[in-house]
Amino acid sequence: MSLIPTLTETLARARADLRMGLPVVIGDHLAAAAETVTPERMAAMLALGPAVLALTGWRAETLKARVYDGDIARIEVPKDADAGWPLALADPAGDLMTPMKGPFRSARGGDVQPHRAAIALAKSAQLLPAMLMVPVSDPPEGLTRMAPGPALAQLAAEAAMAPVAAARLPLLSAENSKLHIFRPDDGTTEHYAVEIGAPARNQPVLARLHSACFTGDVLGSLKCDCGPQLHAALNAMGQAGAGVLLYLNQEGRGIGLANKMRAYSLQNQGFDTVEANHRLGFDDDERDFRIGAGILREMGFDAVRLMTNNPRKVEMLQGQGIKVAERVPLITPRNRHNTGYLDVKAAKSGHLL
Ligand SMILES: Nc1nc2c(ncn2[C@@H]2O[C@H](COP(=O)(O)OP(=O)(O)OP(=O)(O)O)[C@@H](O)[C@H]2O)c(=O)[nH]1
Ligand SMILES: [Zn+2]
Repeated sequence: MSLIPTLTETLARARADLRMGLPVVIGDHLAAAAETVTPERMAAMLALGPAVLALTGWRAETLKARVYDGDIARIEVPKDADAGWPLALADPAGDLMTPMKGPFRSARGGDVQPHRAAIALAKSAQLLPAMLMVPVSDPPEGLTRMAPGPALAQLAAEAAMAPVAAARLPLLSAENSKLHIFRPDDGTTEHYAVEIGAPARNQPVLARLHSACFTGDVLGSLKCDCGPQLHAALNAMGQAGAGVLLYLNQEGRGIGLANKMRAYSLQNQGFDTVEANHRLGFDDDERDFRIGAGILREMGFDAVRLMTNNPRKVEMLQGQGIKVAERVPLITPRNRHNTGYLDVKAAKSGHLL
């Protein structure tokens, strides 16, 4: 077997590079994350030629900048832009304080594949989707390199889930429980499965696909319904004597905890949960719903009684070949902090609440 990194391994390195503030080479462009690039690196990049800031259509719309390529906008970086410029465009924190950041000039024509791949990479690194990019003919040695088309295809591919370890873990809700750890083969974060009792593999298992919510699950935040849903699901499985709860590390509907806190700041300014994601440049829901199906398959389950209020989870599982024999509603009490959030989930995201 060759010792040269595969594209998957290269992408895992690239995520780490971007988080550290190091540019990567995507086709014939240098690309650095607006959120992490240092003033020195930015100056070195601008010295190479005309730079653009690649943004998503959502973020560009908030900034009132022209979008010529559907999902991607390229804003020309002024020659005298200082180090704060990319972050000010990327991060909506200051939007209300300094609403008029423009006018902006958007680049038009040419190939946007490198920009699209750069944005996909930023999202997979859970950074703000905003990338400083400059064409480069002879990139410096030592930078991580990839071709945009294959990188995009690989970032969109489904990761295989390998079981790593499992052990008995008695729970308050169910003494006879086991925790399984699954590791994706693309270098992204691990996910967990709580197996309660010994559910039969030849009939639909009571199941929950729970996306991580540090604030709700661990801290008991009143802003969402996650913590109560987690415990209600475990209790129901404990009472039934069997079930499987997947704890998927897709914090903040896939945008990561730092971005979720940015979204919460926007919500404090009056935007709802969906608007906040858009103003940050994200889609409403950035989760890869294939992960849960992959883990269920790996555990030998092909049919579930799914505890959820989210019809997309049902559709996704069925699309991935897992039969949803029944949707089991998981309604938890409202409070004055989460009632608006739940209304928005029902109105905009189709949740059955
Ligand atoms: N971006 C963002 N994420 C949030 C917000 N509030 C909660 N979340 C995240 O939303 C996700 C909720 O996950 P789930 O409860 O599994 O899924 P769901 O789509 O609500 O569907 P159900 O199965 O009905 O609960 C978690 O990843 C939370 O961290 C928010 O305001 N913004
Ligand atoms: Zn939550």
